[in-house]
Amino acid sequence: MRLFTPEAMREADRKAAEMGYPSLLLMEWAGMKAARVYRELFGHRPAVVLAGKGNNGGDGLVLARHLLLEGVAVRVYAAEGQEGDALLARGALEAHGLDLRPLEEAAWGPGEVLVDALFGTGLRGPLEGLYAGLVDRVNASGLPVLSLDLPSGLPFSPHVRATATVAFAALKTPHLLVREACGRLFLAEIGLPRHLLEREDLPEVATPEALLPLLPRRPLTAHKGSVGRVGVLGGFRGEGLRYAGAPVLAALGAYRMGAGLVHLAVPEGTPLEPLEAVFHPVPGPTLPAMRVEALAVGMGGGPWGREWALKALEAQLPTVLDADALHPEVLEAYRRAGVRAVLTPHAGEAGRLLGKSPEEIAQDPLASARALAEATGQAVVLKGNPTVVAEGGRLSVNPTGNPALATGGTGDVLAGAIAALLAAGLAPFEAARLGVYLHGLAGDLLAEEKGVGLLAREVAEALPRAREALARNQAPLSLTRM
Ligand SMILES: NC(=O)C1=CN([C@@H]2O[C@H](COP(=O)(O)OP(=O)(O)OC[C@H]3O[C@@H](n4cnc5c(N)ncnc54)[C@H](O)[C@@H]3O)[C@@H](O)[C@H]2O)[C@H](O)CC1
Ligand SMILES: [K+]
Repeated sequence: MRLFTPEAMREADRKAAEMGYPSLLLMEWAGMKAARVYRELFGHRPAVVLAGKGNNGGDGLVLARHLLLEGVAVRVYAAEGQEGDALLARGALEAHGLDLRPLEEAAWGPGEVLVDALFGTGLRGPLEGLYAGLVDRVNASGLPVLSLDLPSGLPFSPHVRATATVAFAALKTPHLLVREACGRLFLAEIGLPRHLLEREDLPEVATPEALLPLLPRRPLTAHKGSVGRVGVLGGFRGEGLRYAGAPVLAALGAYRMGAGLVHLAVPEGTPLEPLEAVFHPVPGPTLPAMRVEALAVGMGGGPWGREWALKALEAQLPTVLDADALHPEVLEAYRRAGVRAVLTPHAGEAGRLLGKSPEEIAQDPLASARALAEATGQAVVLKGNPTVVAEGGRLSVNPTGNPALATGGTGDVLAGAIAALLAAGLAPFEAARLGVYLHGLAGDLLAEEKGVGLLAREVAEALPRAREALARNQAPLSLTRM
């Protein structure tokens, strides 16, 4: 599934019209599907529809007509000046005897549900005046809000903060980049010819359907040497500092993702954990002899991180470079040696590598991940909300994960988990996408149970459950299709 920009979506609508598909049909389906979501979420609660003058408003007028026919009390406040399909939708609604009131008079009360059909993909800049005021009032109302296509105002501020959003035809960038504004996400098919949605030039959304086939299968004859062995090089002692936990968490991430064996190279004197690992206590950043298929390097490595990554190069194995291994000299050396790596920076680390501030990186995570992948020739996992995976011309946006994952050590678990998938034979881009998805899903399953206050090791422990949920096709979709 592709992630559309608002422009790409409008282009698809236009092409459908050129091919003879009546745009009024799209609007009818959009409004009808949105009415279905409304009824599913809110039953017969009275609706207050706020309709702009464009086609997003038109969708709202269609929804109002369907709700009316289903016996839901509806009040509509609409902007003046509809044209084209939206004008037809207005006429169809008025034919049912409903009087539209001016948007300036918009008012609501307890027990009502607001339908936000002010603006969709046609918004050109931040809302001001009447509309900005209306959005503020909607957000302050305390009432449930159903946004049609996009919470109005996105991608700018102010914007509506919706309880639920029905996206039409495809997800658009703001749905994943400003996910918290959308509430529960629904994706409604509105009849657009399928081929118009197959745009290989657009970023992918990491959906369960796309990831399921990547999940390594375990044959009955499997043994610990056949399902992928991982070497973890990390930790650091010195200047009174110890980072003993990071490599342990990476080892747990690798085991819980299904690694057969994890070798752990750590500074002499660090506690030997987890018990299941094979230990290589080392006096300094060296590459001990170990039979593994992939490496994870840099977790808690401090000043050892860079050297450790350079030593690891000798193994010529696919390698996850995390945290302290993310150094320009390291990346240049890997590129020259032609060794495939997955880089797992957060915005701060990516910013250091690209000469930008963390804020600039987070502003456009898609472009940032792509730029780092291009500059290094490697697969990049840019961690954040959302996490973006990039390699070559490919981009994938991850829909799982939640703020409960923002806690020390979850990144180490992720690095180990991705290394396990590399060791199982997945290509870097696929290992990164699947690892990020399952790690986020593990966090979602845990957050549902426990809320905030997770420990990174619990995220590792939940990885098998996330894997099972995906394998059984029960990954709770953060997205409901209509
Ligand atoms: N995806 C589909 O196939 C379909 C989508 N539909 C819906 O149509 C909207 C897009 O409609 P469009 O008319 O292009 O734009 P909007 O309704 O979002 O708004 C346009 C309206 O707003 C004015 N405007 C633009 N910027 C501003 C601003 N900053 N302040 C004030 N006013 C502004 C502009 O001049 C226009 O008048 C899409 O999201 C779907 O909901 C179809 O109904 C079905 C097919
Ligand atoms: K809207």
